[in-house]
Amino acid sequence: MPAIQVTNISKSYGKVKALTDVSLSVEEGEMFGLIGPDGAGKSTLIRIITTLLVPDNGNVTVFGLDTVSQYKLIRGEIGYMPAVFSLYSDLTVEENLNFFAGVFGTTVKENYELVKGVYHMLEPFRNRPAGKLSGGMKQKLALSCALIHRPRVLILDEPTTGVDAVSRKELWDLLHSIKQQGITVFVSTAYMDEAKQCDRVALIQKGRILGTNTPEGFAEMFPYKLFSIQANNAWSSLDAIRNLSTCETAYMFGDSIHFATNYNEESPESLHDRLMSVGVEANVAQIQASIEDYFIYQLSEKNLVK
Ligand SMILES: Nc1ncnc2c1ncn2[C@@H]1O[C@H](COP(=O)(O)OP(=O)(O)OP(=O)(O)O)[C@@H](O)[C@H]1O
Repeated sequence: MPAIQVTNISKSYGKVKALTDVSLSVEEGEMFGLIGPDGAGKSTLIRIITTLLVPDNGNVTVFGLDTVSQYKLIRGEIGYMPAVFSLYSDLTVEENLNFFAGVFGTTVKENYELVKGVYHMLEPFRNRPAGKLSGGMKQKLALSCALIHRPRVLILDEPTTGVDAVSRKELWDLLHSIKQQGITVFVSTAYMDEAKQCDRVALIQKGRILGTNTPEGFAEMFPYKLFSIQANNAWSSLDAIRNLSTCETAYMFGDSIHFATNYNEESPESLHDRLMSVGVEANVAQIQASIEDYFIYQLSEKNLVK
């Protein structure tokens, strides 16, 4: 039985179609990523899975339980960390944790082992009101509260948005250790580079799932031969590069340019010469596409960034 089964879900807010015919399946024990840009429909789908919103069409089950007719049973199985801070600001760290444990009929002591990894970083502040914590600490408290009833699946809505690089890494390390304890993790993000942290990923855009695959599987679906171009004046060279006859698409990738071509004969040498002919001096290497290259290809309006 899958941990989460989403079948043909649609949801509109008035005239805005937030989700159209969305289906996906999450296996028990996996780290599953829902990746897509702002407004793609990630929060709407998560609110439906967590029983907080009812879909217009389709159905969702969590461990075989229906999110509409069996929502009360599901809530005990799910740990949910919403995108916005949703704890009691006036309660202290300890009081918040005790409160959430109490709601689920358990105690902090009973499940301390599970939250220990996150909570020990918070312990020095346990008497501080949650509203007075730093952003990173608020998030760790929210994660502790989402875990305190030992859920079978942990669902996080964009936990790394606006979070600095160190805290992002810390959070992903925590999610991996939570997965190690047998808890299924479902996490949404707008950051494409986080896809590699997941066992499988669904790519969502404009309310539709464009595909579900492993990060490696997505990378293999990139349809072009790919080159990395290192030039001093990369940004200002981009237009000239895009106008080269063999260019299918070219885009900035970190501080280099990724150049994709349909021309099978293209080699680092031939591309280097082509660049020289338009006055661009650069180092060129052929590279393997990553999942980010595939996403950029898929998410660009007409499948071409050009
Ligand atoms: N309560 C609402 N009323 C009207 N439209 C809404 C509402 N909530 C979301 N939407 C719209 O539905 C679409 C999907 O929004 P959703 O919040 O699910 O996307 P998202 O991928 O989570 O993006 P973000 O990261 O910006 O929240 C967007 O066009 C959004 O403007």
